[in-house]
Amino acid sequence: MKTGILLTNLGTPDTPTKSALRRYLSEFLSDSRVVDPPNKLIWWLVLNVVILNIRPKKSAKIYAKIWDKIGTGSPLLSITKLQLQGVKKTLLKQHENLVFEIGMRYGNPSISSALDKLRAQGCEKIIVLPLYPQYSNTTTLSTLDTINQTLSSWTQKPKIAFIEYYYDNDGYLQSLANSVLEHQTKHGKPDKLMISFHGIPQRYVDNGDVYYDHCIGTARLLAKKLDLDESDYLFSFQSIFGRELWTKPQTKERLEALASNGVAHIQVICPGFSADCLETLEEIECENRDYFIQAGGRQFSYIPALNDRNDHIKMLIDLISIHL
Ligand SMILES: C=CC1=C(C)c2cc3[nH]c(cc4nc(cc5[nH]c(cc1n2)c(C)c5CCC(=O)O)C(CCC(=O)O)=C4C)c(C)c3C=C
Ligand SMILES: [Fe+2]
Ligand SMILES: [Fe+2]
Repeated sequence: MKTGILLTNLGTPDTPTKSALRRYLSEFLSDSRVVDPPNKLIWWLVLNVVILNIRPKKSAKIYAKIWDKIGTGSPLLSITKLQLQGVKKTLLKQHENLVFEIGMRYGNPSISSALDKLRAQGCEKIIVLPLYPQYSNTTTLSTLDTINQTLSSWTQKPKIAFIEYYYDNDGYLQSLANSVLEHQTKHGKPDKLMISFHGIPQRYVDNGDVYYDHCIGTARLLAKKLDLDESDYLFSFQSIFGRELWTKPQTKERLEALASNGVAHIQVICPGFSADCLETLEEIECENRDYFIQAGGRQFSYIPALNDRNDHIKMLIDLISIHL
């Protein structure tokens, strides 16, 4: 019997161009787990008449800045490939009959194409690891939706093991702590460590999305591992989209307030991103650095995502192995 290992992530445009961004954003922003509008018809009009005529050009320019920065093409896809290679190299030494694929929720390679490849290789069981440490309906559940949608047309269903989250996993927290300490041996200790997560609309949290609790859980557990006092670190949300109220506090506002209050040296870590991507390499390393420095801050550095660090690959293997 063959078992498939499927690593999934959010996905990325095929190229940093207006037309590719239009396709990617159209798929992304039509997902009702991501944008759950009070009025679907109005949202369809806003998306198709306004957003998809403005944002693709703007986003393409920002993607172009980070394209080829890590490997070739989109950093998110390049890093996910490295993560798969790392997991595959070790697991193939320990187990026979394993096959491996990557599936992206939006764009390519799609989750359904990855599942089809696993089926073609004769997998009777598939272990799905969405590379989102913190569970959210907008990301994790949306991934599960796509898997169920694909399987609904299959006549023979494989057994599915779906790893929902690992925000409190000790190996994950230890890898984050190791990455902070390694960064600090090179760049020194900051006045404050900022722990920043991608935001979601506050309404989703009010309606029961556990994402906020998972983020604060990771932040507190990481602070504990690093032996930090409450005053040594901050917790915030970045990547706000649209006009609705999103989870607070906002990374940008916190950085500006800190700089105005005389905090000179900041380090930022984004534990919700298992791989560096647009939201870390551009939004944090460029945009938010500028907000901090322009508000009077002196030293700003971004602590890279866990990417294909050995300790990260090992903890991913441990997570998968529970289901083997
Ligand atoms: C519109 C609402 C959005 C929600 C809700 C949302 C949640 C969410 N996203 C991530 C991870 C990533 N998001 C990325 C890019 C990105 N996110 C949104 C919007 C929402 N995200 C947009 C429109 C974009 C595209 C870029 C842009 O035009 O601004 C990425 C980067 C992908 C890449 O190719 O590098 C990641 C990763 C999480 C974890 C999350 C909720 C928990
Ligand atoms: Fe996002
Ligand atoms: Fe962003």
